[in-house]
Amino acid sequence: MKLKFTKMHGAGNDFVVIDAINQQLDLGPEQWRRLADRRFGVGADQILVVEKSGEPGVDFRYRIFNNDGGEVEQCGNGSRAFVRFVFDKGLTRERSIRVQTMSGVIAPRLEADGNITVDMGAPRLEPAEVPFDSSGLAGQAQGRDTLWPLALGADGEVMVSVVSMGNPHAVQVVGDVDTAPVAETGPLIEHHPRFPKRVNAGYMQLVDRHHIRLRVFERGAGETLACGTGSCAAVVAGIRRGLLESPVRVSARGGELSIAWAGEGEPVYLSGPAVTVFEGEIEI
Ligand SMILES: N[C@@H](CCC[C@H](N)C(=O)O)C(=O)O
Repeated sequence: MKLKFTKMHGAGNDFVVIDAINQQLDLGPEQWRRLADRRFGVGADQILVVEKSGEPGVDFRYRIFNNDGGEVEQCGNGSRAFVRFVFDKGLTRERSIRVQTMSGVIAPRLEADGNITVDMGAPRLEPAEVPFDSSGLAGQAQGRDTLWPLALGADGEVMVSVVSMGNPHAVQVVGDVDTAPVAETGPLIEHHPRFPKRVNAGYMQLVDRHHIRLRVFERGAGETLACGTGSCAAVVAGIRRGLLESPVRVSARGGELSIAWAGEGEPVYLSGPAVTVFEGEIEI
């Protein structure tokens, strides 16, 4: 079958976006993988699928597939691309929409300056909600957060905060993101047995109380140039640890994001760009 798609990115985190309202889709993990493959397909960190929502008061349903073909709960940068896509394609005239994801409803808003702000919902902070198996571990309190030791075999031990933004994150503070061992320890953290659903591994460098530099080794995609939910998780962890104050500028390798969080029980707001790169059609 021939499939129409749009290639987009948000701060360098790149997507293939597919309108499943106006074309029929019946694809499996092998086809998602091929679409996302940078040599045999279009190439993307994630595939985003736009569907109608069946829920009252919710405009669309948003499905997310990682580069490895696995379906996942949430994608922050993708949610900005999503609202840009549905607005530009005339699928809605609303600049503020409500979108059903696997992990709940998010509310993105297209601003007058073209930037997009997304209400990502409140973070979930109990280890079991991430999910993270903390049984038998001695956590170390820092501010309102708990740091958990993760044994990485020959690569030693790292202390991480665990946060769910609908999807799982393990965040550590490093002295310098440029020299952080992301390629070496990222896969070990992603597949660590204490995370039964695997995890996105964040490495954050504190610049000042309102600015961090961040790299994320994403579950199912490897290191990406930016991660929206990873940015939310890092800022939530930093604020809870008493290291950061809202709002926080996040410098990723692919661009800048901004995160605001008023604290426990409150939603996290993610702002940043979403850009269309090209349109195409592929035999799949
Ligand atoms: N790039 C994303 C996150 C995509 C999903 C993630 N790899 C996972 O498996 O949870 C973002 O911008 O949030």
